[in-house]
Amino acid sequence: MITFRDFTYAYPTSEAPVLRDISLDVRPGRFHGLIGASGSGKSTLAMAAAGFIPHAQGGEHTGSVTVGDLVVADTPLPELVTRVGLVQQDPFNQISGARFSVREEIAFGCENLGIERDAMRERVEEVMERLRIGHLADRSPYELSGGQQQVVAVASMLVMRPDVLILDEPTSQLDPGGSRMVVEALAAIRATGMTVLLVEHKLELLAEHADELHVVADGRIVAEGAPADILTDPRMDAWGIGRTRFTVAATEARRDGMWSQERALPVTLDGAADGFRAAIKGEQE
Ligand SMILES: Nc1ncnc2c1ncn2[C@@H]1O[C@H](COP(=O)(O)OP(=O)(O)OP(=O)(O)O)[C@@H](O)[C@H]1O
Repeated sequence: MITFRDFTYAYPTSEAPVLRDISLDVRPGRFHGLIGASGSGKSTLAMAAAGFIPHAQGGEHTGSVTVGDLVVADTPLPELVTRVGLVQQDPFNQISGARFSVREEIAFGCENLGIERDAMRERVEEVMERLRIGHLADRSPYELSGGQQQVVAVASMLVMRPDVLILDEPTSQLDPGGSRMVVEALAAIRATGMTVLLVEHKLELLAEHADELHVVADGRIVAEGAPADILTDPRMDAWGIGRTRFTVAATEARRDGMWSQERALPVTLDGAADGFRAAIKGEQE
């Protein structure tokens, strides 16, 4: 679906490339997570996948990024938005400023695509229902909470029916309540089988939802695989990423002889609960 091949990129003001030899496959129907230390290149990669790089940012690149049969560098942004939707960190900055209600705000992208009125209304209602924001339809986008605004930003992308939805740390500027709203929206999107690429520091969120993780370190993809394998990889600290609370707790328990060497370290609450249950049962026997 999205394919990077030997993609190297430098911003106009960069002294050295910030992405190097990236080869990556975002596959249909899969939920991909992108992790890495701050400044490793995740947002740059997300922008390259959505075409903001090179179209909006300029810079120098070698190698290629393709979305389906389109070569990103050769495809104008207005054509790419129907294939790849990008939701960024700051919900406020994503409001168009051109529309007075949430319903109109969500329709805005479709209007620009010239979609016929009835079809557009249908799409807007459908996406509001799927993300459970129908009750916000007549409110001003500016009156909403950060979490609500971010879900509206997601809806504004989904309404254009892209093949892939990319989200760059969509909860990083939200309070816990706002984050929960966005996470619920993500779960609803995942349930539809949509292809997703999520840039995220919250490892537990990825452990719960992602099919596959890609680790970025110093502009390169240094590891890829299932969340259970990547999030317990001994190199996680060296990559500057850290671990889930569940992995940390089980690692300490293992040091104290309470978590068996044979049992894999957990990355989810269920995995941790199972392991600790087994350990307690073992003690009682
Ligand atoms: N517009 C820009 N011009 C020049 N350099 C940039 C630009 N944006 C980012 N960079 C640099 O590119 C590198 C990668 O940045 P990027 O924002 O992609 O990292 P990141 O992994 O998303 O970080 P974070 O987790 O903090 O968001 C960093 O060294 C950053 O300073």
